[in-house]
Amino acid sequence: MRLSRKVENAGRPAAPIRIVHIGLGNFHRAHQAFYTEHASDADEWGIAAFTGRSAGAAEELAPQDGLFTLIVRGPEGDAPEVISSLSAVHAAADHEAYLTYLADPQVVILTSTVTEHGYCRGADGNLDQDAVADDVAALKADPRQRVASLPARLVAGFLARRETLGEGDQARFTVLPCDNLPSNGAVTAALVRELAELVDPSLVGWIDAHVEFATCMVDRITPATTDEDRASVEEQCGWQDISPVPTEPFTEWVIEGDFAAGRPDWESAGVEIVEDVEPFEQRKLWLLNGSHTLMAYAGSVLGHRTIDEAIADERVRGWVQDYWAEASAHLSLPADSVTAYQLALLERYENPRIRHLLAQIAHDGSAKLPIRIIPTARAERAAGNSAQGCQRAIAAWVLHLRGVGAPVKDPGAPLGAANDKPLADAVAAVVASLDAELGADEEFVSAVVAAAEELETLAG
Ligand SMILES: NC(=O)c1ccc[n+]([C@@H]2O[C@H](COP(=O)([O-])OP(=O)(O)OC[C@H]3O[C@@H](n4cnc5c(N)ncnc54)[C@H](O)[C@@H]3O)[C@@H](O)[C@H]2O)c1
Ligand SMILES: O=P(O)(O)OC[C@@H](O)[C@@H](O)[C@H](O)[C@H](O)CO
Repeated sequence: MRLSRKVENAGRPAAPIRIVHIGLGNFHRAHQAFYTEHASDADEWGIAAFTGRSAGAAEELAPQDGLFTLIVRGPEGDAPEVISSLSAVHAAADHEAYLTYLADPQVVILTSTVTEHGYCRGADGNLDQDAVADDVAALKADPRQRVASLPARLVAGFLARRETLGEGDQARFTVLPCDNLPSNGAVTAALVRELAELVDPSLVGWIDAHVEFATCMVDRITPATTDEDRASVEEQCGWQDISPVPTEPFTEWVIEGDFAAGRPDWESAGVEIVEDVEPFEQRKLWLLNGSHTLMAYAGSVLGHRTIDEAIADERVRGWVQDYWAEASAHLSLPADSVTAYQLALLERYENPRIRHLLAQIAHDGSAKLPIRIIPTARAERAAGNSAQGCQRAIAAWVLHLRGVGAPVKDPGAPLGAANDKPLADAVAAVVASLDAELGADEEFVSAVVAAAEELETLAG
């Protein structure tokens, strides 16, 4: 029997749609959909979730009425639960449905998980205008034409909302990006304003008056689904679910935002609403995501395939700890809380039942290193330190770009800089492409070359 709302004791009736989500991947379902499911007012807050690009996830979930099994996977065993908060699922191509939701005064929040690349931010931090050129042309020709990028989908939605709801409180709306990007709200706001300026400058003032861009730190390690996960749901729950989501027991969501148009009672599900999210964001991005990035490249050079395998290797664990010592020195949180966070991370990484593939984490390094590793490298150099932990992460990335370890899946990868030249020259070119100041720091570059040479001798 296939999981659906008709299966007895599996899920609640669909709640009215008041949230739209873009990027129907595993993380959204383990995190924002989970918190909305557990909010005290869950019956009032349904989500209409759209895929980021291809229709796959919507096609899998539609026959299940949006229901899926979240497999909360602790070291000792699984705790499966049905999540019912997706009231509707749509392919990205269902753009008319998206515009209809955005023009509905009951719909007041849009969340997104489209990866770091999905925001179309160029290396200079501004909108990558080449990446959105087709979308801009389409919106200028017809504001209801289908567009692909997240910033353009937001602008299209706001044009539709303004057209239907005009000015005033009924048009108020909150965007809450949930990707691993520092200051994700402010960054998205700037990109959307830039795109609106290109399409219809009069929309910028409307956005400023009606749309809030909240910022948040999100955390829950959520790997991709495997056939074993599907089989284990059938065995443990008795229903067929072709799209279950495995995740870890730990979960955290810290949000900075006013939500003038309303939001679910997420605090009742464990969400923290704070005045300033930045310290939480830096702690998570630098310690968790930074060490993930280090392990994805350096661990796979040694022949490891998953985080739990990598962290069990004393060499990798030592590299992670070197890197943590550097990153932690630049966090503003109390030292004992940072130490406790590191210990908790080690336990999470050691969970042998979360098979988090290094190859998955290795995707899109060109968008990740600049926000996960480079801030610490720069701060350490400014403090007169060597930044050895960061050097190792960068060195391992250069090897990855040269075909060692996990395969490259990264449209922004500086493959030209990294290849067809001796290792030392490749390191210099890649470091310069990451950060001009570090690229001009000869001592730093020589140390990265030495780290890359050492790692190369260890390649498994
Ligand atoms: N998986 C995790 O452990 C985790 C934890 C915290 C945060 N996140 C954030 O969530 C994001 C997605 O992770 P996931 O596990 O859901 O991955 P996933 O592969 O399951 O889903 C990725 C989603 O992003 C969409 N997407 C990818 N590139 C896009 C683009 N250029 N434009 C529009 N949509 C695009 C895809 O269509 C899909 O819906 C991560 O990149 C990260 O920023 C993930
Ligand atoms: O999801 P990405 O690709 O941004 O990064 C890979 C991992 O570092 C990330 O997914 C972590 O598991 C996650 O951020 C934990 O909350």
